[in-house]
Amino acid sequence: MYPFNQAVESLLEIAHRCAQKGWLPATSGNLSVRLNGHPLSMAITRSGCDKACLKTEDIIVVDERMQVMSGYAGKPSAETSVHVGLYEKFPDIACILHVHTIFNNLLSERYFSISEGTGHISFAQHELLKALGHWEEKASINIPIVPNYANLERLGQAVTEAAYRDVPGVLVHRHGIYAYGESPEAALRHLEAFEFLFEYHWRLNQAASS
Ligand SMILES: CSC[C@@H](O)[C@@H](O)C(=O)COP(=O)(O)O
Ligand SMILES: [Zn+2]
Repeated sequence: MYPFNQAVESLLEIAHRCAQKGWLPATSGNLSVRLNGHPLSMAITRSGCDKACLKTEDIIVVDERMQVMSGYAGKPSAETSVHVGLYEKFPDIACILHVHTIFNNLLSERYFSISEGTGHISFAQHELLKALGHWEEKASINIPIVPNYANLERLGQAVTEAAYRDVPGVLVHRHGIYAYGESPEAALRHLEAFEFLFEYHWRLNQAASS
């Protein structure tokens, strides 16, 4: 649970850091911080704004029905349903970060079966799994990949159903990743670890096949 001013400060800092890495191209991405648990409210980015130069006025507050709360104006992220679903499923998470990157898109393509409408990518025994909370000796994780439904209610349901609490991210086919954590710092750490693993995996496979 975070006060609005602190949520804004974290979101601006995270957006700046992600933008420097090229993870928020062409106004893509949406970011949120939970303000309250019961009833749910969150600070979330405005739909369509350029998150690469996110400003305080681009962050608005919505409730669990995705209604903008009084005192705030504008249209919340088109993908607010995904944020609502994840916050409701995992009461202890406080931040959700959605970005579109080249490597998360490449792997969402490589490990998704269009005919089956599902997929996952596995990582095992890699040091950076510790940044995702997996300190065990022979750690392994599966990151789920869901279809990129045009119906955003359905997308929200698909991401929420596929999400595990101990693997803090879900890929969306040819779209991007939703990463989450118990604080803004944890969500960013998870996002950076996922993106490191994706790039590493892609480059390793490229090197092996050349
Ligand atoms: C501009 S393409 C990306 C959008 O379609 C969407 O996937 C996205 O990430 C941003 O949507 P937004 O409504 O601004 O939160
Ligand atoms: Zn998106």
